[in-house]
Amino acid sequence: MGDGRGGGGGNRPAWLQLYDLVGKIGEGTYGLVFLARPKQRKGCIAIKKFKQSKDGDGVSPTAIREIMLLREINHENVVKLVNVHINHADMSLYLAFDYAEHDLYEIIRHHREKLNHPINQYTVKSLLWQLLNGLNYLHSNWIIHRDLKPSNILVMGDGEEHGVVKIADFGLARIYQAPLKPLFENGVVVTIWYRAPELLLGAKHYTSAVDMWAVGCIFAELLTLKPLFQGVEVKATPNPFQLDQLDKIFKVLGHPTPEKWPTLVNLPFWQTDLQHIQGHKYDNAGLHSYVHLPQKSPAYDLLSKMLEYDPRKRISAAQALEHEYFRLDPLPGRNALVTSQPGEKAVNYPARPVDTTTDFEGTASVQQPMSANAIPGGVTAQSMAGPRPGPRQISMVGMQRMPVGSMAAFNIPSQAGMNLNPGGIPMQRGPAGQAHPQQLRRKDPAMGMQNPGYPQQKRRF
Ligand SMILES: Nc1ncnc2c1ncn2[C@@H]1O[C@H](COP(=O)(O)OP(=O)(O)OP(=O)(O)O)[C@@H](O)[C@H]1O
Repeated sequence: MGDGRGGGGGNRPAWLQLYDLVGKIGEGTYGLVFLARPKQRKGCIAIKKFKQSKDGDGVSPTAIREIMLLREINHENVVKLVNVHINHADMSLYLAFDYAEHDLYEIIRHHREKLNHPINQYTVKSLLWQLLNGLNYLHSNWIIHRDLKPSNILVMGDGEEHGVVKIADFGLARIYQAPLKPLFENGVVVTIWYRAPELLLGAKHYTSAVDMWAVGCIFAELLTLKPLFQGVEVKATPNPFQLDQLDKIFKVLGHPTPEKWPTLVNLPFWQTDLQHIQGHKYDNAGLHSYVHLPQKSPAYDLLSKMLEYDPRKRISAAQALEHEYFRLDPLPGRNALVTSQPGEKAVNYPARPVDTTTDFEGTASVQQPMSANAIPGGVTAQSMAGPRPGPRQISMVGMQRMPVGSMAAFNIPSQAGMNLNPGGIPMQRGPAGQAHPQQLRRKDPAMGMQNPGYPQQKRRF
């Protein structure tokens, strides 16, 4: 097998020929994300191309082991890994996931910037319930997400699964880094706005409670359309002290105390930064005033339990699913994007912007970038998407919104490669709820509740 550079289509690795590449849909910590259409089945997939690991040693056995574990994950509210490919030429790794048209980042942004209108209660509740349902499954299988944020919570577009939430990006930190590496040494974990206080204070060990803090932040953002704790990140490694983020949290929730959070005194930054952290006392400004919820409402009760300082007292996903909030009208449903009130107009969320100028290498331009004027409606993806929070901003100039069905296949540059699933056959996955092999590694007695199913109505108001 040649390296295929400059060669014709015959030199392409078999796996590339399984897809028609539509374009780039995003870029994250781990690499680029592409939209593609498998030639042999209906629907679209998102292909995540991983950057070379820092030490340049290609795909490690550890990464392969982690991928094998991800293949077993099977739950309606967790995005499916459908294929895995490795390029021999540069040892880059490509993971193919089911494609979701929307994500919470875009849904929230659409309401804030375009509709200027809150997300309806039914949609908020359904999105939150499904997020918790997927998270409960992951936690029950000993997987902590560690990077939950609105752009990682996907929502399916038109089709049989319309409005179904899918958690994406779980387990990727463990593919990219050695498993069980202390979080402290791992520079790629949890975007700062959703980061739990124990991590901000330097905890070296994390539990599934870090994900529940992030869910609390996302719940508040769904209600108000604004990130709850928008700290300014200090960039440095390893794990810099994020004073501004803590400051934002303390201003809303008040100052944590060792009485309410006994293990606080053991956290490194609580000990070392006496002046800022222990010396400065914040008044409790009141979470309810930020999220505009009555203090006695079930929604406020659930939110404050998710934003509990002490991770050992923080509500778990399994407990949250049982909360009264989900038993009251409007009950959560499977299609979060339908209306719940007669006469209410369903929101038409925009399709994901696609940069059709980027090939699988993520560098070469396979066609002239389109100017804003050349794009129907004259809108660039930049103006549609806006900058995303977090470590990087995506340059999407020239991206356009166009129906997937109208896009032509790209002339993907040849790459020598191999396929972990050479026939492109959808992978076998274990049944939902089945014990994950990682369960053998660690035990967490708080976890393990079964998926409770959609809640039954308790009472109507
Ligand atoms: N399966 C998928 N279907 C559709 N879009 C996806 C899928 N997976 C990821 N995306 C989108 O691709 C974009 C980039 O995703 P990615 O996970 O690489 O980065 P991120 O979550 O934005 O940031 P980071 O990786 O730094 O945490 C996001 O907009 C995300 O919503």
